[in-house]
Amino acid sequence: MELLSQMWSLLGLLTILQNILPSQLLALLHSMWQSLQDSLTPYSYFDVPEFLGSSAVEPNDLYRHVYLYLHQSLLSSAAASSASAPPRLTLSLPRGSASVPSLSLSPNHSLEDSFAGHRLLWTHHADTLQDSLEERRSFALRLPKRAAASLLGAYLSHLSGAADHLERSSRPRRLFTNSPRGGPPSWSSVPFHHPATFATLALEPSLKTSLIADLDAFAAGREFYRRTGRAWKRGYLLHGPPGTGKSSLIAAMANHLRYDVYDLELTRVSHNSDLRSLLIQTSNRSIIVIEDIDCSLDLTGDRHGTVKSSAAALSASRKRARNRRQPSISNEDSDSEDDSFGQINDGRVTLSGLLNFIDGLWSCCGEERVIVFTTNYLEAFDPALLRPGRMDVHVRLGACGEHAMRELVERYVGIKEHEMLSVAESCIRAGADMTPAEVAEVLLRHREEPEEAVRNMVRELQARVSGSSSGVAEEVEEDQSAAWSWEESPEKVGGKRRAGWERRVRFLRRLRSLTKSDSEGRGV
Ligand SMILES: Nc1ncnc2c1ncn2[C@@H]1O[C@H](COP(=O)(O)OP(=O)(O)OP(=O)(O)O)[C@@H](O)[C@H]1O
Repeated sequence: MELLSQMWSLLGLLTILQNILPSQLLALLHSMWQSLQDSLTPYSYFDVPEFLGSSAVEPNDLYRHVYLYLHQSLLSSAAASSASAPPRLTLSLPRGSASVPSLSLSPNHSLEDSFAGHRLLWTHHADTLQDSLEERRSFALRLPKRAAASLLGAYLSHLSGAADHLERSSRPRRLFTNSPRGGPPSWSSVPFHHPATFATLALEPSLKTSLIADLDAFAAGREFYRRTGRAWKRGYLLHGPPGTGKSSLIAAMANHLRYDVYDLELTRVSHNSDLRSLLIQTSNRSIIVIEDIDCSLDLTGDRHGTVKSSAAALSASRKRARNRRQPSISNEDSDSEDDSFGQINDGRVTLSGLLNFIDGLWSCCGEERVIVFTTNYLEAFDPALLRPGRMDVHVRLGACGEHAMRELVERYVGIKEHEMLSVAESCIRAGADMTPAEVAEVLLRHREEPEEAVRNMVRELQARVSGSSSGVAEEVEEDQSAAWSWEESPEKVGGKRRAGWERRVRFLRRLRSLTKSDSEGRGV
């Protein structure tokens, strides 16, 4: 009782002192007390407030990173039923969010972390401001004082890297398209859920590996692009006949990088200035796609005029565009298509406008952006558009190669090994041209009867071998304008060059005997 009464008197004395002492003196005493504490403690403390600035309105990116990092750590410690998991956590699911609830540290609770052999402690603070309902939130990091200087930089970059990865992999993505002509240039969007991934794409393994490595290096290249003074963007040109997987590859790239996709319909753009305006409305971490660019713009030269090539080239280009469209396209669309060519003829969207779009000053207004052009006709391109720095990577997608064929068969009908697959491979080696889309279609049609599906595919390939026997020597020009370029199944192209009539006749004879014995064996 005596002790209690003495403490009570001391508290009373402190209150009186607080009231009579000038505030400056109180502040001085407070800071002396803090310094004394700081000199005695073996730890250093770092505050990470949610907002920055004197009025605390500017969001602090580091706070978001810490939040995400701790969310991830909490999930793993909860999953492992770790003893170090804090006893109280906050669960939240923002309205309209389709994702799983997020887990965060409740105010004034702490979570331990370890890094480079040291134990660190994060505490979440939430203080209500006096005379206000507003809350100031912050995280405080406790580090061993001796190691703080060497530890802090490395730990924060580890934390930001992990948070960045989590942010990429969890954010919902969108597919944008530009608005029809007439109004102000803008984008509208829908959620992006395309099922194509590098795992589902049937590609030559070396092409797949190179593409993934290139994309990964690009996404992790912030420091490299900063050091070299280059805009953080990369251009891909995908060329090849219809149905060779250009659109599917774009979807796989977007899914791999977890980027938004901006599908730019050039025929809806009236002026170069609109092109620029659309560009600056795109977000970072996005893929900007211009499909079938040869059908939207004349790209054979003349950067300032719009149509340099002969009228025949333009009308061929138009015809190709029309042929490729489905008959169900409405009149409105076809009208606008005609109009759009008119617009291009008028000189409002020009090649030079497009070049500026790709690498002019305005193209640097964002970062981490991939630009993809697709075309069925590489010859239609102005070399200016192809030079490195604009289209860094050129990928030619061609007829289905042996590996891709096997992959498709396995994925579509579940057959890994079958004697007919060797026949199919021989056909492909002999120059049978079937696009992956065509192979997939044959397999899909008979997916309930896997054997029948494979036989049909082989029959189709055989027909292509006989049909393709005239045009053998297809020259492939070396492409020196790209950082790297890829010719699908180069061994197949080389084979084509060498194949002569004699070889082809020998092959057809062998093939006939093979398929004959196969039908006899099956009693067909
Ligand atoms: N390499 C591939 N692996 C798996 N499926 C493929 C591949 N290539 C094409 N396909 C299939 O073929 C269909 C058509 O492919 P896609 O639209 O990607 O071709 P494209 O080259 O973009 O054609 P276009 O030039 O006409 O736009 C898709 O549904 C896809 O499933």
